[in-house]
Amino acid sequence: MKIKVCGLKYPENIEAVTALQPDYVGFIFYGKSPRYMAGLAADVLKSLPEEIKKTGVFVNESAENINSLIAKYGFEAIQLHGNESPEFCAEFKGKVIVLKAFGINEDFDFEQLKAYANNVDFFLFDTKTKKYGGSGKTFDWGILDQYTLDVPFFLSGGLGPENIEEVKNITHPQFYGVDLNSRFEIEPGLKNIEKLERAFAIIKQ
Ligand SMILES: O=C(O)c1ccccc1NCC(=O)[C@H](O)[C@H](O)COP(=O)(O)O
Repeated sequence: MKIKVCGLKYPENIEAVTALQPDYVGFIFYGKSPRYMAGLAADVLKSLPEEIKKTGVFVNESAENINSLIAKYGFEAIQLHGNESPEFCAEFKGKVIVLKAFGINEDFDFEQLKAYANNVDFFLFDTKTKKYGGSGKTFDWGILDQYTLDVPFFLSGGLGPENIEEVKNITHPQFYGVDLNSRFEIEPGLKNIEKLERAFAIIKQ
C-alpha cells in the first residue's frame, strides 16, 4: 500500500516527514486552506529525494498557473481537488502523474468516473463536505464496492491513528494507497512525526 502525506508547509517538518519515506507528499495551492504553502521556497521541494513524488494540490486553478507551478516547484504529480473536467485532466496526463479527487457520500454516482478513466492516473476518494479537503471525516468505505473501473485509487478523508489498522481490511483490487492529513497534525500544515511513524509501521507491517 502506497502512502501519501498531504498538506505540508514548514521546511523542517517537510524534512522530517520525507525521512519516513512516504511515496507521495502533497503541497496545497489553495488560498482558503490553512495548509496553503504560499511562500515556501522552491529549493525546499527541489532538494527532496527523487523517489518521493512531490504533488501540487489544486482547486479549480487555471491550467496556466498549474503549469507554471509545476515548472517552479518541480512537481511530479498534481492532485485536482475541484470541479476539473476530464478534458482538463487530459491536458496534464503523460506530463505529470494526475490524481483526480472526488468527495464521496452515500449518493455518489461512480458512473461519472468513466469519463475520466483514460485521462487520469489515479482517483483519490475523499469525504464529501461543504469545504475542500482536510475535514478529518471518514466516509463509509463500503460504498467502494460500487467502484468497478480499473483506475487505481487513493483512499482519503479522516484517516488517522485510530483507524489506520482498519484500512488494511480493504480488499478492493484497485486500492492503491492512503492519503494522510489532518488527523496526523499538531496544527494545520504541521505534521506529528511520532503519529506518522507509528502509522507507517502499521501500514508497512
Ligand atoms: O487539506 C486541505 O486543506 C485541502 C484544501 C483544499 C484541497 C485539498 C486539501 N487537502 C487535500 C487532501 O487530499 C486531504 O488530504 C484530504 O482531503 C483528506 O484530508 P483529511 O480528511 O484531513 O484526512
